[in-house]
Amino acid sequence: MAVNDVDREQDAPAVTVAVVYHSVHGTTRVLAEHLAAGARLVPGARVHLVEIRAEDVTAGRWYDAEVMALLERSDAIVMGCPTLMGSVSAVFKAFMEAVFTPFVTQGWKDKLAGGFTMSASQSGDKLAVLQQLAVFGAQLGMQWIGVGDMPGNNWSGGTRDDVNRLGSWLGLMSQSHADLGPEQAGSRGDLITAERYGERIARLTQRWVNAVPYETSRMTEHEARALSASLREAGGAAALTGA
Ligand SMILES: Cc1cc2nc3c(=O)[nH]c(=O)nc-3n(C[C@H](O)[C@H](O)[C@H](O)COP(=O)(O)O)c2cc1C
Repeated sequence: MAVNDVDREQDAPAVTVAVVYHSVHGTTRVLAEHLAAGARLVPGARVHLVEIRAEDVTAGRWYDAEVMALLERSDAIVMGCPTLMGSVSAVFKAFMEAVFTPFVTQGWKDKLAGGFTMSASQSGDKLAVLQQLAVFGAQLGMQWIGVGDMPGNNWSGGTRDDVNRLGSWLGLMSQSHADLGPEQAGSRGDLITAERYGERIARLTQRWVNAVPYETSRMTEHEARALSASLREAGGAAALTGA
């Protein structure tokens, strides 16, 4: 295993990671689920998948006391929504505006943060959404974690199955064809990247909260291509090592 010593990890203390997302048609939900699955690979990580629902928005204001209490006790909060009109979705923005109380109390200061977004176009202005999420985290005094994987699909042999095939580092980007449902969400490469990002965030949370040793996993471009090729063969979370 490229990151940390497995035996030492058996006694890993608990950390809480919340994956908070909004999804209209279900594709972003699939991304959130894979991110959570990656985080769950880390010993001691308690991972919560939290949906921000349109029905909890009244007159433009989102409110759910239970969700806010869960986020208050989370060590890391990973946020995601679809890119709609080049922006975070309206429902997720309503959630962001409801985080005003933690803003004024600095209640989320020094929690770890990350972000992800789904859209139909290859670009689709997804970067604007990740920037919105990162600025939101910064306003709350959170510590932002980027993707940390080499770009996939940058060369002639590249495919949609490659890790980080859209080449995004600020946060996770995924793309779903607009005529397909959640069962075809993203690409295999996007889902593997989501798992790797979730694992990376949970490991860094362990290091941040409990000083659990963390060995940075580094890859040359050549190694990254080999990883993508091997994942094409083996696939999925079982093939994860070293987020
Ligand atoms: C109102 C609306 C606006 C959209 N705007 C964008 C956009 O700016 N860029 C893009 O690439 N896709 C855009 N899309 C496509 C969605 O991002 C895409 O269908 C995504 O998979 C939806 O996520 P969900 O299944 O989690 O709801 C838009 C879709 C809708 C309905």
